[in-house]
Amino acid sequence: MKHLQVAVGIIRNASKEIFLAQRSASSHMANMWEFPGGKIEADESAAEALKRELLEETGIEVTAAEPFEIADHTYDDLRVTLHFFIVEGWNGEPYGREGQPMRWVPQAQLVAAEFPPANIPIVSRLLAEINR
Ligand SMILES: Nc1nc2c([nH]c(=O)n2[C@@H]2O[C@H](COP(=O)(O)OP(=O)(O)OP(=O)(O)O)[C@@H](O)[C@H]2O)c(=O)[nH]1
Ligand SMILES: [Mg+2]
Repeated sequence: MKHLQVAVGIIRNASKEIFLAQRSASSHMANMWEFPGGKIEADESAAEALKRELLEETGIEVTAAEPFEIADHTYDDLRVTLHFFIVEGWNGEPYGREGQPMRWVPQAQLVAAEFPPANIPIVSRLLAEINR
């Protein structure tokens, strides 16, 4: 089975809102909401891939990112290892640079069912941490 290593950015502003983007209708996990990110290339670290993908997909230059969790998930025909980072420093203002719909959501109001199944434990952790 194909196995992808993926770098993912949980972009969080000072108001504890998180930037979400909608996956395209033609992609894996079509139309679901996601944290921006993408595949780690062979010559990259997870942090390097995060910087490249967030620039490509949201237009920001990441200046501060902390590893949050590494999550493994197997879909029907695809295995993914997701390297999640909390991103709290950047230059620019994130937007859907590839034309994808986007929105800011208060961390306490994230809805796990809007995300690909691999994200459910991460969304649960984000909800638990903000409600502590
Ligand atoms: N970016 C991102 N990908 C996720 C998340 N959760 C999750 O299961 N994935 C899966 O991770 C895989 C790779 O992510 P991606 O499609 O963003 O990769 P990419 O930007 O390099 O795609 P590309 O091939 O269109 O350039 C996809 O199968 C996607 O469904 C998430 O929160 N964010
Ligand atoms: Mg992507």
